[in-house]
Formats: sequence, structure tokens, C-alpha cells
Amino acid sequence: MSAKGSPTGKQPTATYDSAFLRACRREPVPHTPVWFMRQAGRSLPEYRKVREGIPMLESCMRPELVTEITLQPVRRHGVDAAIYFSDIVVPLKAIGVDLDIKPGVGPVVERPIRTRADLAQLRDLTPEDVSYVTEAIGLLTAELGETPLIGFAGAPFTLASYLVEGGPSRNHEHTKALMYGDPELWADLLDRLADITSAFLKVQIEAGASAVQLFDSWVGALAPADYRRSILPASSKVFEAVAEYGVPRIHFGVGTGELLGLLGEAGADVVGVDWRVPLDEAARRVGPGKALQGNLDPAVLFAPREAVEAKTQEVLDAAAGLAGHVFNLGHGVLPTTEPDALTRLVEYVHTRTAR
Ligand SMILES: Cc1c2[nH]c(c1CCC(=O)O)Cc1[nH]c(c(CCC(=O)O)c1C)Cc1[nH]c(c(CCC(=O)O)c1C)Cc1[nH]c(c(C)c1CCC(=O)O)C2
Repeated sequence: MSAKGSPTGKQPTATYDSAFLRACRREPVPHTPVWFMRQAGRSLPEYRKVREGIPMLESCMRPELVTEITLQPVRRHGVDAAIYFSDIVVPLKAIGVDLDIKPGVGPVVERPIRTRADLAQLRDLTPEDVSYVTEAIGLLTAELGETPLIGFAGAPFTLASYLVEGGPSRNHEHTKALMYGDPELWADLLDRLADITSAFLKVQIEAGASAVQLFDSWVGALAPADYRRSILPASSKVFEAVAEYGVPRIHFGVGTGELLGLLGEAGADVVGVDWRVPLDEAARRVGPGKALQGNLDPAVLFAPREAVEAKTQEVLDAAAGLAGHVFNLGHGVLPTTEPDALTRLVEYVHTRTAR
């Protein structure tokens, strides 16, 4: 395997030495690197234009379109990393799960998974199922030059939540009913999702992704003891499965203040933090040896420029003592965010942290 944490292989040396990858490895950086979750998407007029009339899932399967959309925020904002344009449900769609992404709603699953028989909907993912991903990443890495590409996948719990609920959910009641009511079926479901997720991340790394992020967006709905018992084994399996490549592994969830230590323990190199816990406190909770990513509240970008700068400076001050900090929002860019506010934010962080 070529990319095993060495500056050679698929990854050009300049990419390996980029501020983003150096920060993930907790090495000294020329400036704090910045990227934004959901940096590609509805906040950008150029995104809305190229997506016109093309359903979300279809857009994820067109390599040229994926390449263009992924590059848009890199060109416009000068962020330090690109994130592959896709969605967490793409690998599920690719193995034949009957689902769609409804505009303004999110992923909707035709036949929710609630019994052992329903598990038959989930077969293993092969690289051929997602050949468009390999193709798109080939195009992308050629265009990106030294800017690293982040691959991603949904974590077993967050994927299970969509599959069991049948769509977005506030309380995750069916998901928790299954988790508490049939621990064996639950473990089998998460294990199967861990294998699908691992295979999907491997495809992206093999194609040239320089880092991966596992999105466990909704896992903050769980208490630590339940996380440890019912989620951690599956998420650990995913991190373990991609360990051999040596690319940084980022782990992120929303509302995970009480879970930060466990998110690291699951096997992440970088722990993503939402805006509810300051980064110095997050570092104490995560413990030594891990980089942190975050954590400006995405809603702050709707405030006047001076307020954005003051809140950004608070994040930078809290991160000042950390060996590895990747600046990001505490969750995804909100669709009505003013794009210029994001460009200014990148400039501010770069300027203020230039070493
Ligand atoms: C929970 C989750 C989903 N998808 C994703 C997550 C984890 C990240 C998070 O916590 O936000 C991951 C995701 N989805 C998308 C990306 C793009 C890459 C990037 O960050 O720039 C990423 C990283 C594109 C998308 N995924 C989706 C859109 C919007 C659809 C569109 O533009 O038409 C985009 C750009 C659809 C989607 N897909 C999902 C939701 C909640 C939605 C939004 C529904 C809506 O408000 O319309 C499920």
C-alpha cells in the first residue's frame, strides 16, 4: 500500500506537508488550517446554479459535477482542504437500499429497518458499486494540486438512525427502542454498517483522499454508558479498518460534550468539537495525543463582522495551547450563510495565526 503515512505514494509531498495534514498530525504549521463542514452546498450561488434541476443523489453520481462542486469552495474561500461532495446515504443507495434525499427534509428510507428480516437490505459494498467515487476522486486530486481532499462517511449510529426511523428524527425513538430492546439485532445492524462504511472509506482513500472524517452527527443523543456499550465497538471497527493507510481519521458529532473522550477512544486522530465546549476544555476531555477540530457556532456568521471576529478570536485563544488545531465550524455551514462571511473568516484565521 502506497500511502501509509509516508510523503510518497498517491499523495504529492506538498499535500502531505500541507497545513491541514500537519495540524491533523499535531506538527507545527505555518498557519491554522481552515475548512468548513458543508462548505460545498446551498450557501454558494455557483452551487445552486450547477445543481439546478438535478436531484441530490443523482448529482453525487456524476463525477464531473462532483468535481466542480467540491472545488467551488476551495476556489472561492481559499480553504485549506476540500471535502468530497457526496452524502452519508450514498453508500446505502449504492447497495440498493430504497431511499431518497428530499429537499429541505433530508434522507428518507422507503422500508425502515426494524426486524432481523429487514437486515437483508444491507449487503456488502464493493468498489464497483461506487465506481463514480473512484472516478471523481481521480479527477479531483488532479485538479486540487497540493490541497488535500477529505473523504467521509456516516458513522454506524447516524446511518442506523436514518435506516431505523425511516428519515430524520428529533428523538430517535425507534432507533433507541431497537438498541435497548434487541441488543443482538442492534449489534448486528451496526456491525454490518461498520463494514459498509469501512469499505466506502477505503474506496476514497485508495482513490486519493488524504484524510477521512466519520460523521456521527446524531450520536450526541446518547449517554456515555450507552455509547460505550452499543456504539463504540462498531465505530472502532471502522477506524481500525482504515488504520493501515496512515491517513488522519477525524471523528465528529453534534452535542457530544459528554462523549468527547469516547469519540477519541474509538480510534480517531482528530476529534471534532461543536460550539458548546471550548477547545481548551475539549482538550482536557479528549486527553493527550489527539488533534481537535472546531468550533465556531455556524449561526455566529449571521452577526456583524466585528462580532464574528470576536467569537473567532475566542476559538483561536482557546486553541492557542493545543499542538494540533484544525479550524472549522461546530457543525455545517447553514444554507443561508453569506458566502463572503466565510471567505472573510478564512482570511481572519490565516492572518491571526500566521507564524
Ligand atoms: C446528517 C448528514 C446528512 N448528510 C451528511 C450528514 C453529516 C453531516 C452533518 O451532520 O451535517 C453529510 C454531508 N452531506 C453533504 C455533504 C457535502 C460535503 C460538504 O461538507 O461540503 C456532507 C459532508 C451534502 C448535502 N447533503 C444534503 C444537501 C442539501 C441538498 C441540496 O443541496 O439539494 C447537501 C448539499 C442533503 C442532506 N443529507 C442529510 C441532511 C440532514 C441533508 C439536508 C436536508 C436539507 O436541509 O435539504 C444527511
